[in-house]
Amino acid sequence: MLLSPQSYPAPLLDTINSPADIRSLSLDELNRLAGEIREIIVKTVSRNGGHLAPSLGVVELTLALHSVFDTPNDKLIWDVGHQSYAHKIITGRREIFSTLRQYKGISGFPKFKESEYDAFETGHSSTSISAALGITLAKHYKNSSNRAIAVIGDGSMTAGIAFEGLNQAGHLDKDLIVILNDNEMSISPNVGALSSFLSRKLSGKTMRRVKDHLVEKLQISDVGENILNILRKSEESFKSFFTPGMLFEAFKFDYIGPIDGHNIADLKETLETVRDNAQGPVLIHVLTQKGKGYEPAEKNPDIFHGLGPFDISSGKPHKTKDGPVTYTQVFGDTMVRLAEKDEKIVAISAAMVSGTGLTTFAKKFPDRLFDVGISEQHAVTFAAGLATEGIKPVVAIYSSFFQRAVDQIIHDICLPNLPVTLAIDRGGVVGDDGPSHHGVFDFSFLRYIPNLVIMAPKDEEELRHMLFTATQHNGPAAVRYPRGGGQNVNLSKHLQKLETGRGELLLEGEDLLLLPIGNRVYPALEAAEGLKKVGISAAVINPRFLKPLDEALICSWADKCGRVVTIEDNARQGGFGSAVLELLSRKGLYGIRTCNLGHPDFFVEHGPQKTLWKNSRIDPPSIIRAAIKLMNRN
Ligand SMILES: Cc1ncc(C[n+]2csc(CCOP(=O)(O)OP(=O)(O)O)c2C)c(N)n1
Ligand SMILES: CC(=O)[C@@H](O)[C@H](O)COP(=O)(O)O
Ligand SMILES: [Mg+2]
Repeated sequence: MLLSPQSYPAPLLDTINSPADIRSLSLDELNRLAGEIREIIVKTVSRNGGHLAPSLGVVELTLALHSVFDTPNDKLIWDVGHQSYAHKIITGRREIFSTLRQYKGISGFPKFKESEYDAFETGHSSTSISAALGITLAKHYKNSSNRAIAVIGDGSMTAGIAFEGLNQAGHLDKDLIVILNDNEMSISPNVGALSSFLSRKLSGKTMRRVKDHLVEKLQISDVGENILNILRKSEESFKSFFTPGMLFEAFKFDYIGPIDGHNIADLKETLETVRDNAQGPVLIHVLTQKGKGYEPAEKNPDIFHGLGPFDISSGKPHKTKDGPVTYTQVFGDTMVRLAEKDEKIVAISAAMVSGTGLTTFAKKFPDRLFDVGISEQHAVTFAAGLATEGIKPVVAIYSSFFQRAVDQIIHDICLPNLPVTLAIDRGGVVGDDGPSHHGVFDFSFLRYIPNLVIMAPKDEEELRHMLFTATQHNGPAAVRYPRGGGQNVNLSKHLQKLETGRGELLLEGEDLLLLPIGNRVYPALEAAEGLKKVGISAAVINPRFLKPLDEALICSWADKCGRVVTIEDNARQGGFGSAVLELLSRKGLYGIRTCNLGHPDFFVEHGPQKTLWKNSRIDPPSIIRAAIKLMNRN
């Protein structure tokens, strides 16, 4: 259902149908427009949830970019895309902005199908420079003078792929424009050497060491003597010698900045100068404030990075019914408990400490928590290195972001058979973030890797045992669990080591075997109840392990019942269902009728998880329907 557009009074914005309309506005009008846009963003996100602080931080930048450049002919690429709300509002989506992140409404990220102004689809970070470079090259071949502009945050700049893009861009020397939107924040405060370099916080000690070194080197030539004289003037002038510009100039970019990202006049002037004069790649360093213009978000940009509905006047989240504890929380609590008992356990996060539930762990064990920035590939190989020295790393990353690190999982962890635990959060559909963030491919891309043990808990209690089991396992092990609340089950006092490759029979039955995995186990039990009412007796097995499968248990019950329905919150292709089909075929159980339920072979859109489970026919009524159909098939 498409929500009806909701209008908020915005007299100036009402006159804007496309970016062409803002190009003739005065500075004063542009500033007023920024205020109206901010109000709409705050009101809409307060109702729908979304990425508030990132979008509030770039309102002026968005207006300046669309004023100066000839969009959509010039291509604007928003890295991650979570900050693109102002862009959406002024590129023809003001009327439907109220449907932001709603089922069948507009996406929270740039989408080709939504607008010709969305020049590249994003969601996962740090792709903008590579994409903009590709577009720049293509324009060059077509003899077009249009430009590509990548807008990338300081957090996203920490990923390797961003530097791979810079590296090639510097070499190709084409007219690429990169805007570095520096708010000193990733989701949490940005981390790593790059972030200190950007904010020029070179410590006094480092400064002195480098200075001494340079003084020694520079004394050997006349040119050096001149530079040395300048450096000698004061510590301050020495400091200014080391600007973030040096880094980008080493990549053969012209560096401009830093400039105030909330001053539209300065922004426009700089962008116009670059547009009209620059040759070769240019990086414009823009300083912005995350959450700008809405006090609660300015004060707590991490909380307002991405959030659910909230009350505008207090900034407090709307009260929801007390739900079950989330899998993420249970993971975080269990990590603390495991770390208390075993000092070899360390946790690794790729810029998602709070999202993965590791905040308490970070407070209790600051030396054993490594936030490596947005660098999933590095996170995995870093863990492999630790493991070679007897440390027990647990790498906690969302399923969809693990996609970045498949080679590292294969080559650096599984091939050498290293004891690293992969904590795969957000497995299955995640809801409102949509297709870029759904974790529906991990069973498929992990299952074929030798040595890797893969578990998926039916509830939050089983998650604890699986995590314990994984950290005890002498080889690589993955535990995959979903976004959101658990099953509200009691949590036992003791953690249990599960037998590798052993599933559990939850329900005996005669007609049909329901084989769900992970978060589909309880829906399958519910379906079994429903089937009972229509006279069908279904057995239910919780396999616990996707790899190794409990072959004996599955085969004996499949054989007994003669019919099997597999159910997973994963793509149907290559996942758990495929594993079961391969097993039955390998064991010569050719006569068994099967049906595999999972996500179909297209990208599942955004929407509430329940709706998406229903659409993909992995909810209890759909399982019942599939079972009845299988029963009636000859
Ligand atoms: C590959 C990948 N890893 C993690 C994320 C989760 N994520 C989304 S935004 C974000 C922080 C980005 O920081 P920055 O680029 O500085 O943008 P800001 O939110 O500060 O505007 C992170 C870690 C992601 N989208 N993609
Ligand atoms: C934009 C992005 O990638 C993250 O901010 C993501 O939206 C977080 O998702 P969760 O809400 O599931 O933590
Ligand atoms: Mg940032």
